[in-house]
Amino acid sequence: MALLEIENLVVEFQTATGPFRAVDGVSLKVHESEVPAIVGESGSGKSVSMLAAMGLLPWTAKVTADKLAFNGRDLLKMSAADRRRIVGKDIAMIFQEPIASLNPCFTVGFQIEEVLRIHMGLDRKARRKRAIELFESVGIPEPAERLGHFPHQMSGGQCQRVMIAIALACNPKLLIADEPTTALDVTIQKQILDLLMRLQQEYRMGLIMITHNMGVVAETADRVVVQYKGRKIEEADVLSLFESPKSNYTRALLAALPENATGDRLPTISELFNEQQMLEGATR
Ligand SMILES: Nc1ncnc2c1ncn2[C@@H]1O[C@H](COP(=O)(O)OP(=O)(O)OP(=O)(O)O)[C@@H](O)[C@H]1O
Repeated sequence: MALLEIENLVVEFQTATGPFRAVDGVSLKVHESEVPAIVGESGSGKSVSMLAAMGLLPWTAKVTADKLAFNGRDLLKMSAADRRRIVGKDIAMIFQEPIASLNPCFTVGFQIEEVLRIHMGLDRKARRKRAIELFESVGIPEPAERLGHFPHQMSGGQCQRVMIAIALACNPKLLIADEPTTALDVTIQKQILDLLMRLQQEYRMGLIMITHNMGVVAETADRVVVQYKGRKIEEADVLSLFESPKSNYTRALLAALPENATGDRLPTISELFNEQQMLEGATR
């Protein structure tokens, strides 16, 4: 059975100028231990589709789907309380801006222990012990001391490690990483990606990598879903996608990689194909 099953997901926002369709018929299946990547340029609906699956969109979003299930359980039909039991425990998410994702008013220790209290029901002593173990497993030095620090006392890379530790606190079956390295400097990016991949194998988690960076895709994912303007236009295993992309849009994304540069400057996606041509070869 698939961990996450999404069929024909549509998300529409009510805006001042009328409804805006941010996700238009996206389908995705993720099994245990799989690492699919969702790629596409900014605004292609990558984050919104995953936030919809988590039930984390604001009330202005209208979410419909033929199927939206986790471990065979229908997420759309279950009560909000049941869904909260799954989200944050069996499905966890980490975001692009680690410092902004943490609450500046509480120590990082308090924030990880809250998750352990609410979802795992651990007492104070057990919470502290588990928090130290989790900080150790994500490579935070002097973990016991670090628990007393506030987010602003830590670097961006360390805050992302804290976010990862919080996400792992309840042994999730599925982790959604939304551009987890974009806000970090290059040397730290590689460390965080290596950490995520090590933990994915250790915990045998499904890991959805949301990214616009094809380099991150090549290093982490086994399968790729390409999104353009809210639509899935191609899905393939990583090698096939890099070797023989089907849609013009995927070709344009790959042509924009620095290592594929042939002239003095890289082409922009819209220079290569117009909007109609972009969808040629697209499969849904
Ligand atoms: N609350 C909202 N109200 C209205 N429109 C929204 C809302 N949230 C997102 N959108 C719009 O939905 C579209 C998809 O956004 P989304 O954040 O999923 O893109 P993305 O592919 O993840 O891009 P990025 O890589 O920049 O995060 C965008 O046009 C965005 O402006």
